[in-house]
Amino acid sequence: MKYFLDSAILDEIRYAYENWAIDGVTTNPRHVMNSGKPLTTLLDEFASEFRGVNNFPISVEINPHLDDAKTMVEEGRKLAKLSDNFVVKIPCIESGLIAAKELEKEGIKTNVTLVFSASQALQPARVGASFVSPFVGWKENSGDDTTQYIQDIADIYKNYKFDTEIIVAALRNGKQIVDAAKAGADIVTCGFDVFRESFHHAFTTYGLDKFRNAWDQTKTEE
Ligand SMILES: O=C(CO)[C@@H](O)[C@H](O)[C@H](O)[C@H](O)COP(=O)(O)O
Repeated sequence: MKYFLDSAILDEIRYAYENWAIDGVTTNPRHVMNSGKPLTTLLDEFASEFRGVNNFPISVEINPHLDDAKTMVEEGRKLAKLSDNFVVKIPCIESGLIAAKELEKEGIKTNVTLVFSASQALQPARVGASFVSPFVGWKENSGDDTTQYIQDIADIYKNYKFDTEIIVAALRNGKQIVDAAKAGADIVTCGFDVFRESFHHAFTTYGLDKFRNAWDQTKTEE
């Protein structure tokens, strides 16, 4: 399973790329706002940082106010021209799905986001979107099922041999990463702290402490 960093903070992305071997990045308008930089500046920075790096998709969301397919396609084409790494992120609404179909036909990769059900996940795959992003955290907050629906999407994609890769999004902890892996997700996208915490366990720290003590008290040759 691939790991994408869900962030628009270049220092975090650089760190995670160099040290954690992340496979890509997803951004959204909230991440862009939190970066404190204008979108155009960020796009220039991302494009130059990852120029020449192959197979490193960076999803960039189109203006969320757009709701007609033609304008979405125009904006998607502009984004795609800026970098070979950019993937056009489009909301899972009817016009977004029409735009995704057109962009993919032109060879521009899309990521259909804000997906909350298996029925919603079918159409992005049918129209050939490169990625689909079903959310977990928000659904779980409202008490909805999350593991079964990711499993269902993975099963349906297998049944029909869809090539669309499943990016499980809005994950809050290591358990949700494991659930996504068990369900057969292709990718999880997580914030910096969620990944970092998922690498740790209190018993590892406890055990390391014990082993360090033992190491220090072991007899050395006279
Ligand atoms: O859709 C994708 C990935 O394609 C994500 O960037 C997605 O927008 C984010 O994971 C969520 O918006 C994050 O939500 P939250 O954890 O900040 O509540």
